[in-house]
Amino acid sequence: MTTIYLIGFMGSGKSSIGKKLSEMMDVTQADTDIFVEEKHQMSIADIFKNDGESAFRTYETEALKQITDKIISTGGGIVEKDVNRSFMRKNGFIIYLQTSFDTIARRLQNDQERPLWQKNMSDQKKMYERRAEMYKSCCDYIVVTDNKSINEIAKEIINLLKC
Ligand SMILES: Nc1ncnc2c1ncn2[C@@H]1O[C@H](COP(=O)(O)OP(=O)(O)OP(=O)(O)O)[C@@H](O)[C@H]1O
Ligand SMILES: O=C(O)C1=C[C@@H](O)[C@@H](O)[C@H](O)C1
Ligand SMILES: [Mg+2]
Repeated sequence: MTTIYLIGFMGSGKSSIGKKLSEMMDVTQADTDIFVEEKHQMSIADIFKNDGESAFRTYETEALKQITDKIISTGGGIVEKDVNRSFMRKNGFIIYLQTSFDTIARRLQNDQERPLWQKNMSDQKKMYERRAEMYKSCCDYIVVTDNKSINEIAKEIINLLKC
């Protein structure tokens, strides 16, 4: 089985759906965010505070190269670097979990863990729109997640992979 990369904005469900797919398909799954946190022994919020976003992006690229699992839940900003987009295109099948801004805002309304979500709504929206183009431009397939459960989305992906 080819490696599956899940990409999409913060809160689109990459981590949740990655875990669900791993259970349903009985294959291994990893999360670049968890890999970075474990390797650097710090939460993402602390990495942003202590080392800065640019260092975090370097750690994230290293994670992408080192992970060997079959399903990879990426961080929402993985597409910010050309080198990450090319790496994923070369090494696997990329699924973009596309979620409307309103749904994201609802899902993350009480979030305290994502440093880049702790901004004002207008900055969040601008980042959402800029990144939407990046996700679209590098993915192999788009799965819309609004109004679908994690279970339904995982099933949809499994059916897609059978084709
Ligand atoms: N389809 C869904 N329906 C309802 N809630 C969802 C759905 N997908 C994700 N969520 C919820 O949204 C929140 C964020 O999900 P998750 O952590 O999987 O997103 P993510 O894409 O991995 O975000 P990040 O890029 O920040 O890592 C969680 O509380 C999760 O339970
Ligand atoms: O969208 C982003 O840039 C981020 C998303 C999260 O997955 C984490 O990788 C981190 O909070 C940054
Ligand atoms: Mg995640």
